[in-house]
Amino acid sequence: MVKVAPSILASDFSKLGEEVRDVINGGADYIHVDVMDGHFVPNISIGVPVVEALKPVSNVPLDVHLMIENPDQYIPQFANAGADIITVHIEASPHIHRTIQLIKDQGVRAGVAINPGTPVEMIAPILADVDLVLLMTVNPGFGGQSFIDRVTDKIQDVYKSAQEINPTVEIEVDGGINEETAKLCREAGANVLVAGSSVYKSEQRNLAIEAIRG
Ligand SMILES: O=C(CO)[C@@H](O)[C@H](O)COP(=O)(O)O
Ligand SMILES: [Fe+2]
Repeated sequence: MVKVAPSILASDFSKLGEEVRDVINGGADYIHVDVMDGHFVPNISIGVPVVEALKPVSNVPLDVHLMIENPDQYIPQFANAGADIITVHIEASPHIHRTIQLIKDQGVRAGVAINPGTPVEMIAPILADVDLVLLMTVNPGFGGQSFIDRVTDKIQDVYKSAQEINPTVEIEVDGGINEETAKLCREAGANVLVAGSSVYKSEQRNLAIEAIRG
């Protein structure tokens, strides 16, 4: 089952509740929330109060992508605010088993994210313990960037390893996803497709979501 997770980073923040309802009505499976701290990535976006405000608006899971240093310090707050999935970057998590366990201890699904320039071997030691692997298909920090197509090899690698040790893990891709790049990712084994610009900038968001789902 392929899922589509529109990223609210590309939405109109002046009417965020409406923007979230609109993509849910258009078929969104998750709402993807990009949290950036200006340290791990060169941009600052949104944080805990926005997750809290969106919780009553959304009847689909809030998929919180933490692009922050020291994620352990904030995981309980995001969980209490209503995150359903919390994903941390391997590059920002030197004690990854502890961090993933901390997420699970909050009763939240746990994900690990990996940048395009980081080899997949980095996440091998945690693959059996996570609910989701997020392969970045752009360098994180901004919406609207171009898909890095060599990441499809990494998707295939993760898919193959997951078949053996964690067949129910979700494989999510994020960055530059549109109808064409979504197809490449689905064929490589991804089953959760994050899309910001290609959904929110589209005239007919429901059609954009269905095209990405394939
Ligand atoms: O995590 C990030 C960027 O760091 C993403 O979730 C973007 O928000 C995706 O935006 P598009 O590339 O789809 O416009
Ligand atoms: Fe993201």
